[in-house]
Amino acid sequence: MVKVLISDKMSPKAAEIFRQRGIEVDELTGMSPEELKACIGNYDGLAIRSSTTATAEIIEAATNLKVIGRAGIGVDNVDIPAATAAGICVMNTPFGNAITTAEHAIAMMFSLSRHIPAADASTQAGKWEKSRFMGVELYGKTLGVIGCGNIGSIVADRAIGLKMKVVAFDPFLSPERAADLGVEKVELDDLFARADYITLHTPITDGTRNLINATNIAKMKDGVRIINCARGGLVVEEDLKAALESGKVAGAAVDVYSVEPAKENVLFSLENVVCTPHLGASTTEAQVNVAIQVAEQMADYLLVGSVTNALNMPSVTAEEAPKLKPYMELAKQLGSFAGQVTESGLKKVHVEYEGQAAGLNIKPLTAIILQGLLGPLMDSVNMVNAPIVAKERGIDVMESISDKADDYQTLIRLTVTTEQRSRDIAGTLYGDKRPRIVSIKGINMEAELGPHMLYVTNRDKPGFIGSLGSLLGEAGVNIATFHLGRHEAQGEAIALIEIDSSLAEDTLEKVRALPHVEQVKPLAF
Ligand SMILES: NC(=O)C1=CN([C@@H]2O[C@H](COP(=O)(O)OP(=O)(O)OC[C@H]3O[C@@H](n4cnc5c(N)ncnc54)[C@H](O)[C@@H]3O)[C@@H](O)[C@H]2O)C=CC1
Ligand SMILES: O=C(O)CCC(=O)C(=O)O
Repeated sequence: MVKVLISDKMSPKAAEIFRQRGIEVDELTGMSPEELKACIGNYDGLAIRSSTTATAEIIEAATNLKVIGRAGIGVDNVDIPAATAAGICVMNTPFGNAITTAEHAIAMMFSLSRHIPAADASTQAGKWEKSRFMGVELYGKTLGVIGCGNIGSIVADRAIGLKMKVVAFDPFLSPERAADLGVEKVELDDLFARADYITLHTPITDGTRNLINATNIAKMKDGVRIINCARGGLVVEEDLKAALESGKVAGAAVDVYSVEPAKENVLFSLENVVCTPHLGASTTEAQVNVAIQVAEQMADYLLVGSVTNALNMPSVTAEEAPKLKPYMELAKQLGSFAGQVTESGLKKVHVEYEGQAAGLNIKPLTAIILQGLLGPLMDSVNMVNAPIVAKERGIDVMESISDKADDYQTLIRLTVTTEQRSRDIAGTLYGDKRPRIVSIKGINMEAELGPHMLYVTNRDKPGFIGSLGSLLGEAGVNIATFHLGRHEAQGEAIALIEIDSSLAEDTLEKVRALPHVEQVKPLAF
């Protein structure tokens, strides 16, 4: 039975959905990394929020794991290269908590402007300090949004509703999108020079880490206010502290920290700082959204093979999955066939999708061809890591599509170029949706592949079929199907034979010794 571990606090909806889909669930929150490492080998799926860190060490111990689902957006707590190398699909829920997080950023901006947290504490302490908490209006102020994706654009929309002027820096924001949003797209230094408030909404990457540092703070307006509801690592906290103390920065609202959980932090206890404990996504609505989404996505992947919101593999919708299924089988067979007969270094792989196959989502098909192709050459290769493995090995992968498939309604042709030669193999599906190999090295045939196959190339000479049949019969090997093809009479020929059991090495040697035989390969599918 498929088993999933939920290792962070999550809406009960997630476990409910897993169980409804027939998946066994354990909810073990608050585990130490050692405890997680000890049990992760039992699970096919791991559902997390931000408390669990899926390190390379945990992933190495996750010998059965197929998917890590992040109920949220940021995946900086998952070692994606390690997961990819291990063939584990990593998915997130990119929209479920975006509104909630944007609302938190707006709430933080109000809190800063009107000193709400400090005024609340003072008032409840009976101090009535009306003059201490003089605020500033948001109306007419300029908000600088750094990172104008899902959350940043919702923040911009809400800020425009508050009659703020919004300028945005985001290298991937198109002028058309900026115009639609009603924001002015600017360069970063321009944003620093003009913004009264700066709000951060980028992921943490090499390009964004430590973005708010002493040098950049110096470029900002005196009295600027900074809101960070994205990731702690975007800010050099010591530099921000110094700027808050000098008055250069009038206030900061911080939801996320360089180290979490932030039991202590240099920004704590400063008068003009508002802090929350990574609450950006913490609303009932958002948590239900992300829990439902992550459980549905993970269950679909584990049970149906559909892929939604994956960060390290191509998407396959639930509607596409059943349509793709027989093609996946065909693609895997083609890749595996080519992989098993390839004896020298792979250089180039060209996959041509013809006829109906050209209309499909071909990315997962190419990925599974690569899995089949590389599988016989290396361990632990699957659809997730095969494209990366191919790239790392310098294998040039090309795809092409064509509406026409000559004699077939649908066809996939795989051409593999090695250091020594090019070889192609093509297959189709008929009405029964069972994969058929229809051509090998340009030689037409029609073969279904079984678990044990024998691939023989030979010169087309009289008596060959009889002597091969007798030899196999004498060895007690039953022939299930026998397919033949040749270029021309007496020319190069291929025999593809399905046998009921694998061949012993000495029988193989005898087949190789038959007259006119050029190559003999036992193949397993
Ligand atoms: N506090 C919290 O609880 C939450 C925090 N987050 C954080 O918010 C971040 C943003 O989330 P979304 O808006 O959904 O992501 P998104 O991917 O939709 O948007 C991020 C934007 O940042 C832009 N970007 C990338 N590099 C940049 C750079 N160097 N400078 C400027 N812009 C850059 C991208 O082009 C993209 O438009 C997440 O990565 C996550 O870390 C998300 C949800 C909750
Ligand atoms: O799950 C949470 O509370 C944090 C959400 C978050 O940071 C994210 O979705 O990136």
